[in-house]
Amino acid sequence: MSISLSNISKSYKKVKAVQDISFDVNPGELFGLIGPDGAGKTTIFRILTTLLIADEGRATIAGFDVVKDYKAIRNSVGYMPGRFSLYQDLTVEENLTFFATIFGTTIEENYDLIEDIYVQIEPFKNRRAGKLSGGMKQKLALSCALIHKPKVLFLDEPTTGVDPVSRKEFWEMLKRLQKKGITILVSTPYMDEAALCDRIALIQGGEILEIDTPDAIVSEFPKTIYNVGADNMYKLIQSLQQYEHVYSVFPFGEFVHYTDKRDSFEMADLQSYLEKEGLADISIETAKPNIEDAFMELAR
Ligand SMILES: Nc1ncnc2c1ncn2[C@@H]1O[C@H](COP(=O)(O)OP(=O)(O)OP(=O)(O)O)[C@@H](O)[C@H]1O
Repeated sequence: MSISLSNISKSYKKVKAVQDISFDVNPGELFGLIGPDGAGKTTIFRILTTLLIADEGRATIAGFDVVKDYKAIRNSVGYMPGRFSLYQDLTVEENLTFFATIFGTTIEENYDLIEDIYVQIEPFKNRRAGKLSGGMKQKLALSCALIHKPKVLFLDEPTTGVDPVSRKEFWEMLKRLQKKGITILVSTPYMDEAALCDRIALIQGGEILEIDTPDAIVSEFPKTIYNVGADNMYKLIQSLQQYEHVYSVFPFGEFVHYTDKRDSFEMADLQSYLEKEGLADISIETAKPNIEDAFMELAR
């Protein structure tokens, strides 16, 4: 099933949450909405899941209009909201039974779709959802969003607040669901997860900066990136920002991603400048750009 948005805008009083957004998700695609907090991702999800009406524009799921045909859409989509999707006072099993019941189905009927995920939390089926770890809550919420066998899955920041191992497992699960023919729209503020999607839309301040495959977005990065390291990170960032030829400086793990304004950049020039600034253990080497670099460049 495909998803299509054309010229969607939505404001909350004076706040323009999304502005003139258009994109299509192909049937069976794993599509990512990538952007920082407040970019407008949740607003887009709420419009597509028929919980919020856009001020302008049109959106369809498998050809069904999100306003006119909301009933048809609600039966065929699964939605895992960022927060508060579970009933904290109900047990694991009660939550799942509840979601199955409201869609007129049973856990047994669609168990094959959730089995991979649910077996991991089944030993805790009598535990209240409020007492689960972040990773377990996430698995239960995903099971609840899948229990009526949706054709399209909407996942709003499913890995926020989840440990790295569970995050990795979660993305492996998404790939398996995709192989079963489910179209997936997922949002994340984590740029490393963007690379796992078929295509991504980079979004900021309610506007789309770019839509393409992760590889294409990275390959369009216009500059050479240097990984710069030194003994004092704080001082290194300050010094790089003050360098007369600086184009951009972003901290990246234990290094700083630096780009230079000049075409004829000499590492030795930068090295001697940083030495004069009193830094030691300086290292400068070229690095491959990643989605985060591309995002920062497009957001400039
Ligand atoms: N009910 C509301 N009333 C007023 N402003 C709102 C409301 N909901 C969202 N906003 C504002 O609209 C903008 C977009 O919010 P939205 O929740 O869609 O972004 P997001 O990318 O999902 O970010 P987050 O991860 O922080 O939820 C933000 O500036 C937010 O403060």
